[in-house]
Amino acid sequence: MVERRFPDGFLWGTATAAYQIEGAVDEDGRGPSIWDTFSHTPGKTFEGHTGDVACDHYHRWPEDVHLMQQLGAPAYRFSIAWPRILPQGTGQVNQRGLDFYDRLVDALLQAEITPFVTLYHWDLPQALQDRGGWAARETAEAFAAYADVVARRLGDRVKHWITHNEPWVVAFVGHFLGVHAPGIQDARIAIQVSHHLLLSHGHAVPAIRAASPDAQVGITLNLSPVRPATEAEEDRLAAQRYDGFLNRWFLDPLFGRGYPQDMLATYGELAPTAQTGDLDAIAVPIDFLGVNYYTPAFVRYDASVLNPLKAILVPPEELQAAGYELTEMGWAIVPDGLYELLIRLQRDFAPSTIYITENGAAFADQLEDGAVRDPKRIAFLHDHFAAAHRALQDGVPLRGYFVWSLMDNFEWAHGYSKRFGLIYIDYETLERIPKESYAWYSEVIRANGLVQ
Ligand SMILES: OC[C@H]1NNC[C@@H](O)[C@@H]1O
Ligand SMILES: [Ca+2]
Repeated sequence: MVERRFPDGFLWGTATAAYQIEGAVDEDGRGPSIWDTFSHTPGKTFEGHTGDVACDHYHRWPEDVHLMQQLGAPAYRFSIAWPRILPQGTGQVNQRGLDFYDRLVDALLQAEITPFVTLYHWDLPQALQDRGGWAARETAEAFAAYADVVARRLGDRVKHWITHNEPWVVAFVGHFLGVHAPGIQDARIAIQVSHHLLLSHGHAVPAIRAASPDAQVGITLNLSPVRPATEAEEDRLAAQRYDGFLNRWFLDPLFGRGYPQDMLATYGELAPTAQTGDLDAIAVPIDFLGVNYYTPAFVRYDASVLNPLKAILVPPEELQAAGYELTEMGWAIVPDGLYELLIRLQRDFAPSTIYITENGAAFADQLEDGAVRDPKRIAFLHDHFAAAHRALQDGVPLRGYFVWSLMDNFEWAHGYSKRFGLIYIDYETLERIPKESYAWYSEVIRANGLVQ
């Protein structure tokens, strides 16, 4: 019998993103994205992997929808490739790009699957990067125009819209660490990019609402509870700064409080250039907050002058030595971190609705005798679902949970070497092989809860 039942109508789902699964990068008028450029740049991705073919979802999407239907998940989160819609980023609309998503949406609705559409999941048209990319304010306007085009075509059937996926990753991994496209390493640019991403969100929301009646519009942030490595004052203060860097820098302006003062002070002359009205635009009310949770941030003080934050993450090997189990990404498995995060969000920001728009794990999945046994993923999901259930019982307005990911896919700089899927992809044949966790998740959805 079901011990931990979720509310009726709870939206169980799976999540993917265009560049990670579609392939067909030069088909039907698609223009190049910054991830085409980046992945084809020697040394940037694991063994030079690219998204040229990926899971070939662009051609195999009917089979993938069928697999979703068999799973029984009532929702599916996917992203739209801006370069398929506007190959030059602005101007000429590519109808064949819109047609692809139009057919996909119709198939999902036919399968009684609710589509959640992410408008930006990192594949900026290269033509816009050539004109400054997210470091240029004009790109924020281009994003709103792109959102308008898509919402006009799909807004009668798509009623759940996510403007951005993980703006922190786009800004800081793409423009400060340089490990993601466009591969820039500049703190000032990264901080300015974060402002333009938020601004583009603020301008896109009204455009979506105008074109998609009674739509629910939100944004997805990668958020983590931040834990000091020790109770030492310097570590606790470092953790506070890191919380500002990762979480509050985005949450505060989105929830109408402007940028956090402590972070503006920490950034000093690296602080972003904003114009009058920007913060009001960014604070446009949203219908839900999308939360991507994977692991907490364990932080210690760092004195190096190169680091304005003076805070660093505790490395994975130390976490492992401290007894944490890690995923293949080197991320500590801490289900309680999800509960802690949701309770904090409810306490400090009180979003009207929260969706977990991503949670999942990469493990060293092996195909043996045509099957993939992934007990670690089942345990991971079970424990995180249980944490979400506890948060629900404590009043968190959680309305859905999307497992990352439906299928193994292109894990950015790691290429295809990290497998997050409920479905195994044989990249030689592109065959889809449901893992044991797929059947287990199907049971959870059917029972709408955890049976033990
Ligand atoms: O690293 C796993 C996932 N994290 N959030 C963004 C997705 O694109 C990643 O694959
Ligand atoms: Ca082309």
